[in-house]
Amino acid sequence: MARLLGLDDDYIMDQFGEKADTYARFSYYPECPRPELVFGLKPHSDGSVLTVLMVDDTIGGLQILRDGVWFDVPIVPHTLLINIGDQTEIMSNGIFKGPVHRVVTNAEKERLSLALFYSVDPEREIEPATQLVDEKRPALYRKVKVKDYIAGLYEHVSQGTMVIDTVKI
Ligand SMILES: O=C(O)CCC(=O)C(=O)O
Ligand SMILES: [Fe+2]
Repeated sequence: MARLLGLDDDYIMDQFGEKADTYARFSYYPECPRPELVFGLKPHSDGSVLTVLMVDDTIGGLQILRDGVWFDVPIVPHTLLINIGDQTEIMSNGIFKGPVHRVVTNAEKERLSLALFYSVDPEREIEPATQLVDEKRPALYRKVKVKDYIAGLYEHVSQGTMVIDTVKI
């Protein structure tokens, strides 16, 4: 990914720091008698650098927002889904986007997923890589401490707002 951005190969790895964090979230979505009224997981982008997602291979539900339209993410058995998170969006100055996604519920079937979130050391600050900022493309995000960014995540998801918007310039 760093190479695609024209950065040193180790640029993103170096940002993680000595105390990079990994969180695992197991999600269980029970059958829901009124799927049209209840989300399994509200629309959000991940606050991570990257997320590795193992989704249930018997039942869909994950959807991704593109140009204002929600698309079903196809189930591909025995694969891991890699999602870009907001920390990469910030460091890449918006060249990589953390896609907005959600999980819809299902009336007949329960669903399981496991997400592993890889994050920069929470005590470190992140900002757009200086090599990706110039007059033509000014910094689109301000510098932010990772711990502060992550602290805002749940509140924003529950309010239906996007935490990434709070660091946009
Ligand atoms: O359950 C899923 O497929 C997605 C989970 C997810 O987006 C998350 O935990 O952030
Ligand atoms: Fe997510």
